[in-house]
Amino acid sequence: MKLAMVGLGRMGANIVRRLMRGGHECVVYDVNPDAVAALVAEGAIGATDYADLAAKLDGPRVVWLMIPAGLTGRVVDELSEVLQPGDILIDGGNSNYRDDVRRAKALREKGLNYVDVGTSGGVFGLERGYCLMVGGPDEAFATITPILKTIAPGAGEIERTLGRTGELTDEELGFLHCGPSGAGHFVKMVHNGIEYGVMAALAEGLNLLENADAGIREAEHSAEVAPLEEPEYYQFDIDTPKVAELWRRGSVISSWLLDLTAAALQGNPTLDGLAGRVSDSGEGRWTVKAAVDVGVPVPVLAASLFERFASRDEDLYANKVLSAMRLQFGGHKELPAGDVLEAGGNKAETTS
Ligand SMILES: NC(=O)c1ccc[n+]([C@@H]2O[C@H](COP(=O)([O-])OP(=O)(O)OC[C@H]3O[C@@H](n4cnc5c(N)ncnc54)[C@H](O)[C@@H]3O)[C@@H](O)[C@H]2O)c1
Ligand SMILES: O=C(O)[C@H](O)[C@@H](O)[C@H](O)[C@H](O)COP(=O)(O)O
Repeated sequence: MKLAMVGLGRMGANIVRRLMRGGHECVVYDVNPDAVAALVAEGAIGATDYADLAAKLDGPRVVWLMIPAGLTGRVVDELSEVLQPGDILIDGGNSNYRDDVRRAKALREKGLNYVDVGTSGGVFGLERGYCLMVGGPDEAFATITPILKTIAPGAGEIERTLGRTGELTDEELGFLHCGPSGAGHFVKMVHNGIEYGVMAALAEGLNLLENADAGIREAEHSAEVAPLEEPEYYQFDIDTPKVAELWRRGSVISSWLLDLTAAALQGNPTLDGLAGRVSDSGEGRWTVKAAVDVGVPVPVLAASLFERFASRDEDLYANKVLSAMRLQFGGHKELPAGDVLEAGGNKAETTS
């Protein structure tokens, strides 16, 4: 098939490469001309603007957006000016499913088909393939199925689920028509909410391992911190990177996220250069909001989202209020500034 890709960053460029490897013809556009030139050198057809891009496609045109979600609305509006009724606009970025519902309706009035494709796989997708969660009209899904098949991982070496027989289904190949407009990004949103929870669980567990030597460091305890009651049970100087590697092999919690964690710890066992201020780009917030809207409990996902906020000191004022209250009712002191509890340690100054 011939299609266009708008946005040739970490995701878009590799999706184009995977498509070209699969025999598809790609017209490419990015506001950064160097990104366009790099893919033209690899066989793509470069476009200089949206009108040029539309002119280089045959109808019904298929255009895939892989740009930061905050820019999608403007780009969809601009592209809709150069597309024709029957054309298909795909948003593969991490957009809020609510925007899809609204955009699909507005584009339908112009005769344009809008398809939301939640795309998972990150920078490894070129080789591993991308997991694709699709929302939109049936006919548009059918038209773009050949490109979804190429971008998706395929059956690969994953063992077939017990009880599944016959021809391989779409979901077994790594893509799924989840429902009407918005359904694809809704599924991707929940996927990312789960991603936060799994990541937080691994991070918390590894942190506990890092602190299993608290009994050895007991002498460093501050008078302001409750003493360790049974230091003899916390005498383990565990090699956390080795445990992460170990758990990849046959353990119940083996997973791709654990593989990536082990790789990170192998390359940088002390995690130098990371401040521990964890960003979020919105998916976790939308997941919690949707759960509140429909009255479904997601305590683990919510806690992992709030942990990210706390990691960026968004809890600082609350913690100051806590210290102020302790000082008020008991004259209790807090740990002196700059003498924080460090990973793998309970370092603290003695206060009077
Ligand atoms: N990086 C990931 O692991 C990942 C995974 C899944 C989904 N996503 C989503 O995919 C989208 C793209 O992510 P990315 O990591 O490739 O981002 P990126 O920042 O690496 O690339 C974005 C590209 O879009 C281009 N761009 C910006 N405005 C443009 C415009 N108006 N017209 C054309 N090009 C424009 C930029 O120049 C850049 O090359 C985002 O919505 C992101 O949330 C990212
Ligand atoms: O499935 C994926 O490939 C990832 O989830 C991907 O979409 C991206 O890396 C996250 O959106 C980062 O999200 P945060 O910035 O919110 O952690």
